[in-house]
Parts: sequence; structure tokens; C-alpha cells
Amino acid sequence: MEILHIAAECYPVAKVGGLGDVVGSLPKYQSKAGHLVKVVIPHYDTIFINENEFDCIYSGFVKLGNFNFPFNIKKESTCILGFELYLVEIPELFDRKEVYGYEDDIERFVSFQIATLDWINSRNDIPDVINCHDHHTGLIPFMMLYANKYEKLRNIPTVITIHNAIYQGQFGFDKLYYLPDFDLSKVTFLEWDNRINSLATAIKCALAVSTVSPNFLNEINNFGYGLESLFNLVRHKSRGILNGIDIEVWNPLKDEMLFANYSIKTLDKGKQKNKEKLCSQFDLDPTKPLFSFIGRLLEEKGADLLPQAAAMALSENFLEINILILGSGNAEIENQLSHLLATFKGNYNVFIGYNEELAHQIYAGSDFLLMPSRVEPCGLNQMYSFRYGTIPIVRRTGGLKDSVIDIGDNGNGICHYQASIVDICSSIQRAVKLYKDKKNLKKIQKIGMNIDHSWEKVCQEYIEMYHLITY
Ligand SMILES: Nc1ncnc2c1ncn2[C@@H]1O[C@H](COP(=O)(O)OP(=O)(O)O[C@H]2O[C@H](CO)[C@@H](O)[C@H](O)[C@H]2O)[C@@H](O)[C@H]1O
Repeated sequence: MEILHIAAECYPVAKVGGLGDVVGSLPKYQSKAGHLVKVVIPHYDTIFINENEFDCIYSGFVKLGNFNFPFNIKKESTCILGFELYLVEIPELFDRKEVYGYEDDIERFVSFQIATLDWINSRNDIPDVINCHDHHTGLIPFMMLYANKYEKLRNIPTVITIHNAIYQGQFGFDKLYYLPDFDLSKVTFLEWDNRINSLATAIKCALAVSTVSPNFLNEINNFGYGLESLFNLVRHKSRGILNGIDIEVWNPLKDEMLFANYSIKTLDKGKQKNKEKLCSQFDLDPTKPLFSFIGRLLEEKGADLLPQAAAMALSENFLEINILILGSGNAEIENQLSHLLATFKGNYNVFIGYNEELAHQIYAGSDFLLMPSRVEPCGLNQMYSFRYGTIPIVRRTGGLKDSVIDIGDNGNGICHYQASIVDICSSIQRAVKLYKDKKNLKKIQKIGMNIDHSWEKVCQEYIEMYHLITY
């Protein structure tokens, strides 16, 4: 079947977080399974886009209310990613370094969605299914059903995959005129809490809704960021599919970003080498257990707890542990984490920013990975940790609950219930104890490394979902 994914991110073209990882890997494995898979994202000013060849295959103008933005559809010419990659080039709106965070994000992503549909509408061959991802593509199912100019696309089944339900792409009805002419009797599909809500619109209009873990689907039926009643209403067409990971990109034996490659057989030596390099780079003690955190420094990730939790853990375990943090986000959290350096130099370090290579090195060189998330629709970091023989320490929420089982229950990681400093610190204490019990430590590391979280296994669940709505 022909599957078209539409999203804001796709690794390695443009990535801010896990959405990019999934949109860069699920299509690759669907393609390997024999499907024709296309991915459409905006044309940003990123290294991958500047360094690769693209052919312009379509041009037009996006009409956004009174504005007319010229756009091109560009196709990556070599299929280097294992699927067909298409970029929507709207220079005025997307020729920028960052993916999100601009005042005109609504105008940017509404234009992206209209340009994408204009192009699909112009094609003779149309996809069998369109898989939208998150709110940036949430108006697509609505426009396909009710915008006059997309009548031809009406019968293409659509899926909305929810990676993050906190951000919903809301805007006022004063911008309703941005949308192409549509059947006005359907305007209520756009509305939630008196505003246009892109995610709610997609949930109402898509033929299927998927979340990135089964447990997150259960959670949002009770606590759905204002959308719980809607999630309950569409339960019949919803399913939770736990994310997979790209085992080619995340492979300690072949990962070119590591200081030393290793497999389950050479775990001890391999991890030690990576740890020593990492520790010397960050002025840490390689003889002590290394606890790391990688992620966006936001409350949803529990990152606001990190400064105090790190201070407490480092004081309680004085000179017994190392903590290393990689991330960026909330400026206050960034400052607090940076300030800890003065007190705990030698046992603590932080890198504020985004660094893909360093992330790989940290997964490989750490002993434990902290994920005190308040919200985690799936979480990929714990899966990368397993693969690199690093034990995740997680709060039992969302997809973390689906993928991490506490060592007390013969599991693969360390779990706590509360997003609290005390809970994080007591998990760290348990980890320190485990670290000293080398035999048990190795056993748990190996359990993790043997888990198969590959897309090869999971991508069939997406195909089953598509089949349910295409036949
Ligand atoms: N500073 C930094 N430098 C380098 N790399 C960094 C980084 N900060 C984060 N990353 C990387 O970004 C990715 C984060 O992925 P996650 O799935 O853990 O969270 P995210 O909230 O972005 O994704 C959302 O979508 C995904 C995909 O569905 C869900 O798993 C998740 O729960 C949901 O919140 C990982 O590849 C991580 O290594």
C-alpha cells in the first residue's frame, strides 16, 4: 500500500525530539516491509537539507487568507533514508534554523498543511492512507473531508498519531479565514473550548487515532489535557501502539558516534571505555556510577525536579556518584542546573544545548539514565538505554509503564511512582546498591540489551490499523 506520513520533524532531516525519531524510522521499516512510503515535512534551514540533493516536482501558491505564499515541493533524489522524502518549501515561513518557537507558528503550519494538500490534490495517484502526526498536521483530516477544493481526497483514510497531547495547536476563530473554503455546517469539527483546536479537530475527523503507547491511551481518557471527554468519545477508533526504535541508528556495535563499539558480549569493556572518555570530557570520576539525563528541560519531563534532586543525591552520596545532564528548554531550569557546577564540580556536569552525538555517547557511557517524567506518551530514551546496556530509572507513567519493569519484579529498570525529589533520590540509592552488586548489575544490563524494541516487530501494528480503515 502507499502510505503518506505528514509531520513537522523527521530524523536526520530535522529533529527536536522523539517525534523526529519516529517519523525518521517507522517509514523506513514500513518501506522494508514492502510498502511504498512517503514522508512530507517542511523545508527548514538544516544541515541535512543543505547537504543533500532535491528535485523540485511541484510549485504553487498557498493562499492563507489574504496572503499568497509561493511554495515548492522538493523530492530527495536518492532515497537515502530508505523512504521517499518530500519537503514543502515555503521560504518566507520555513527558511529558518529552528523547527518551532516562532510567533507565526500557526501561519507556518497551516500553510504547510494547505501546500501539502494542494500538491497531493494535483497528483493522479493518491495514497492509500495518510498518517498525520501531532497537531501541526491536525487540520489535514478536516480539510480533506470538508474543503471544497479537496473533494478528490475525500475518501483517503486518515490516521492521527499523537506523540504529545499537551500542545494542541489552538488559535482563535478570527483566523478561520486562513482555511480554504469549506462546508460551513461542519465548523463545529474545528472547535474545542471556543477556539480552533488542531489536535481536537484531527481526533474528531481522522478515521483512526493512535497514541504511542497503550498506557498513555488509558491515561488520557482520564487526564487528557482538556480533551479527556473527546478521547472517551473516540475510544472505538483509538489504539495505543508502543513505539519502536531504529536498531540500525541505535546499535552500540556499529554506532560511529561512540568512542568504542561493543555488543552484549563485550559490554563491560565497551561501556568502560565509553564511560572513561565521557568522564574525562566532563571532569567526572569513572570509578563511580554515572547517572545521566537527556532531554528537553521542561516540567513535563520532570526536569524542574532535577536541580534539587541532583543536589540532594550528590550530597547524600557524597563523592559516590556522578551526574551528567544534557538538555535545553526552560531558562530557569537551565540556570539552576548550571549553578550546581560550582558546588559539585568533579561529580556533576551539565551541557546546555542540543547535541545528537553527545546523546549517543551518554547512552553508551552511563550506568543509569534518569527519566522522572510527569508525562511520557511513550519515551524512547529508555529503549535506547536498554540497547546500550544502561539501566533506566523512570517514573511509572505513560509508555514508561509499558516498557520498564522494576528490578524488584524481576524487571529491567528502576521505577518510582511520584514525580518528586524524594522518589528520584531513593531510586538513585537503589541504583547505587545495585551498582555495587556487579553480578546482578550485569544481569539487569543484559536483560535490557536483549529486549527487542525494533520497528520490525511493531510496524505491522500500524499496517493492521491502516487495513482496518482502508477496507
Ligand atoms: N539536548 C539533546 N541533545 C540531543 N538529543 C536530545 C536532546 N534532548 C532530547 N534528545 C533526543 O530526543 C529524543 C527524545 O525522545 P523522547 O521520546 O524521549 O521525548 P519527546 O518528548 O521529544 O517525544 C515525544 O514523542 C516521542 C515519540 O513518539 C514519545 O516517545 C515521547 O514520549 C513524546 O514526549 C531522543 O532521541 C533523545 O536522545
